[in-house]
Amino acid sequence: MFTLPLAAASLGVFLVFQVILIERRLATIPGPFLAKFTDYWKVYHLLKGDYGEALYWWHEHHGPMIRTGPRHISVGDANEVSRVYQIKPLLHKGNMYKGIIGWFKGKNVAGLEGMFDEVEHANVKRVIAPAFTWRSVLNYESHIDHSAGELIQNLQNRDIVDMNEWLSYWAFDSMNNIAFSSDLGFMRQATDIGGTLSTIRAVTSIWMYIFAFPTVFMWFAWAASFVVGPSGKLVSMCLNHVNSRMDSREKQNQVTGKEEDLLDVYIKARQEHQGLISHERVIGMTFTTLLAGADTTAFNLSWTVYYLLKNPATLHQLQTELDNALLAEALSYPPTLRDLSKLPYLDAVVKEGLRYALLLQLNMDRVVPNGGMDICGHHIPAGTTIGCHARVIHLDKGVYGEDAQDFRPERWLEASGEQRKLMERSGIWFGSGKHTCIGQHFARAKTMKALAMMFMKLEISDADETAKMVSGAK
Ligand code: HEM
Repeated sequence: MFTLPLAAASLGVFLVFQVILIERRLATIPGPFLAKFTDYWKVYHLLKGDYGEALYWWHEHHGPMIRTGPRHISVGDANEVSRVYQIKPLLHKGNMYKGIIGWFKGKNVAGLEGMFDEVEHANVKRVIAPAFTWRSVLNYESHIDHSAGELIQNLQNRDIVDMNEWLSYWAFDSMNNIAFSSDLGFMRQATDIGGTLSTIRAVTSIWMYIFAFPTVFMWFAWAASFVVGPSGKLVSMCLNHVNSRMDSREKQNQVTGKEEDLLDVYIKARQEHQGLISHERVIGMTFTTLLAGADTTAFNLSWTVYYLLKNPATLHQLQTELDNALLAEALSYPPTLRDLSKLPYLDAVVKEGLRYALLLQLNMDRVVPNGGMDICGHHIPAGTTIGCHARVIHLDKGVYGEDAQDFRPERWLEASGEQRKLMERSGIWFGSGKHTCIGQHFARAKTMKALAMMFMKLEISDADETAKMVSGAK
């Protein structure tokens, strides 16, 4: 007779058999010895702050597949990026994303990046995506001009500036303008309003802890959301804007025909899809748009300016392109996005900045679906977490050339059409696949505009040539 102990024993044997099978499949993949049994190697390097460098070393010496934990594989072949982030069948987001879910009284109210339900994510993204196309970005050009103009004016009035700080002021004001048609006044007041940036930096400094122990942080944040309400200048500004705008739209019982800013887009989406987008979700999406859109753009532009200053020939080439375009009346001041899009060297500088800045310090993890999949000649069993790391992919010599370790925008101009497509397709600066950055056209537009206006109007040089930024490719 089939008894309970027998059933339990059979299940036990089955599970042990599965573990042995998976272990045998993953055992052929090289990696640190500890990674066979525990995630400690990864956690150790994440907390030490050199995970990207350590992983790059392993890939350089041991090939495109590295085992970083018992069920974690890092994929280092740029040609495989589109498969790791493929949509059919979809590879779901890995555990690491649990740490960035936004909670409100125990409810997940995160924006797209913190949504775990892939169907809900797809539906919400489909509804709001039209507001993020390049064509839509052109409608926000006056907002973008306004903030970039304010940045240039402020830089013009100062001899020595902390560029990182000013680019953060600019990025937050600019993102606020796009989201709410108004800003907090970082640049007007030349200060970190309400300690917003220092709070964000404090969170960023524990980022690696969050990603090292995502499940612990998720439960902690979930529990805290019952006792701690939304706080901080940025959050309260967000709440005020959303609540008062929603009230007035509801009183008018209408949505504007033409959206004025991203908040209008989100409110319209809620009114048209009540079951899909809750009031709290509108707040969550607005807040995370500010977070996802401001700091990333500031980080990327800071690195691009830094590399330009460290490579005077490249800077000279960019300045010559801008000067010649002005002389030929192909540019005005402020330059339009349409005119800037016709400048090949500027385009190459922006792309090289994205490739080289290495914003993401972790693998973007995905889980292998039922049936498993073949990657780089290995069969990876279902349930294994795989992911690509920006440092490994963006410095891949096979795709970006033998000098992939150097900041050299010319690579984008010299590449053949096919090669250029491969370089673009392999890059994960904006992610890849279903979760690709929705704000990438805003990021490109803002970066192009600020970069061009800076070097059209200002003579910028290094105040301290010995000073070095840390992280990044070099
Ligand atoms: C240079 C600037 C930027 C960089 C380098 C960047 C990078 C990224 C990356 C790598 C991802 C994918 C993350 C993953 O799959 O784990 C992402 C997602 C996202 N980004 Fe950006 N981003 C930038 C600017 C922006 C801007 C300006 C906005 C908003 C206007 C924005 C909003 C988002 C959102 C909402 C997601 C989640 C998308 C999804 O899950 O479907 N980002 N970004």
